[in-house]
Amino acid sequence: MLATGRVAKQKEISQSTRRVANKGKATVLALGKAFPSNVVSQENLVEEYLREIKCDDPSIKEKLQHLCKTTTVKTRYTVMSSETMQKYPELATEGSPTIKQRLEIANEAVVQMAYEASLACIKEWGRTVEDITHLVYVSSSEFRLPGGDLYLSAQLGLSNEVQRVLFYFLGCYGGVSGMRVAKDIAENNPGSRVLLTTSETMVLGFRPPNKARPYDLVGAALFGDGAAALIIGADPTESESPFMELHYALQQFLPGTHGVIDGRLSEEGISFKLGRELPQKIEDNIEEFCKKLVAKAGSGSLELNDLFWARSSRWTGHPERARDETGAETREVGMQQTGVDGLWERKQQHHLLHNGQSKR
Ligand SMILES: CC(C)(COP(=O)(O)OP(=O)(O)OC[C@H]1O[C@@H](n2cnc3c(N)ncnc32)[C@H](O)[C@@H]1OP(=O)(O)O)[C@@H](O)C(=O)NCCC(=O)NCCSC(=O)/C=C/c1ccc(O)cc1
Repeated sequence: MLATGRVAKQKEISQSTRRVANKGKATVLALGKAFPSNVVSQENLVEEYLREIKCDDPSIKEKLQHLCKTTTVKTRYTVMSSETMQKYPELATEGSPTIKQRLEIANEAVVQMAYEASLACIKEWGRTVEDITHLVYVSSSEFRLPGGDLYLSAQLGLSNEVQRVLFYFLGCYGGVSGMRVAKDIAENNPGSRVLLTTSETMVLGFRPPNKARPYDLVGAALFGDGAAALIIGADPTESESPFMELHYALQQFLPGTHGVIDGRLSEEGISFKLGRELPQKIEDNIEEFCKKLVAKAGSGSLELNDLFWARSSRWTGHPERARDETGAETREVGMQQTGVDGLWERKQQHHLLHNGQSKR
């Protein structure tokens, strides 16, 4: 629905008021996504998860039910299914050394989702795989050498000279780091077209709930599996339809907070500790950070409510300014309509701000 709507709008716009992309600036040229086939409705999740994991503690059930309701997530897609549990019953046993089994499941599933998301993205882009010059591959759910970047390149039939970057184990900041690096590649290599793919499954972190680890329930209530892909490039050709410009990327760490999210790899898989104080730390710092970002973007007309982590130049409904090669403002480009995609982005932004995890 989303892709179809966007493509239709792109065609409509390119026939009338095609926006002039800023010269040399990275733009998003296409998007794709993919999910595993197992769909879990949030309403049934508690019963199914606790049954599979053989937990009948009423206080855990009650807390998980509460968390599942308040996350506002409706459905989730998971690689893990009842068939997986039948094949690998040891995954439900606390402390059992199962990293080998988990990687056996995850490595294959992660590349499969990355492949499907990339194919959807390339189809929307409309050019051929030979035109992809760089690949940025992001996952915290797969570990092997060679990495998923090579498996994906071979499966997609990319050139064997494609320039690859592999990001393993960045956790939740993997996707945005991938975008930042893809932007730099696109802007520093004229004519390049970067495929960015991120793919995750929670198979490595799946484990029975334990009262000593209440944060596990937050993960069980929030996290799902899936993949996303983008094509990023500067100076779009006539056949390409850019719909976002990656204007500026900023990163900042908060001193003394490195224990707030704690991820560890062990014989049992990955364990994530999500600090109770995490939402408050984000709330205390996000406004100042966003103000810095807006100031760096250098446009006095931008307000915080116009953006969060990305700004859609096509769908915001705000006048855009075009720039000539020296960066000087030249003229106002016609105002674009606010469409379904813009609203969807705004909803995503709202959800990211409030829950730290995007909603599907
Ligand atoms: C929507 C939540 C989950 C629930 O909100 P609520 O309904 O207002 O409920 P409470 O916050 O009051 O919490 C309900 C209960 O859960 C408990 N709880 C609540 N968070 C906690 C807690 N982190 N510890 C331990 N008890 C808690 C809380 O203490 C309370 O317990 P109790 O007083 O006994 O009823 C809200 O707490 C919330 O948004 N929390 C922050 C979410 C969060 O940490 N997001 C994850 C960021 S990290 C990330 O996204 C990683 C991505 C990733 C990417 C790739 C990978 O491969 C792997 C990972």
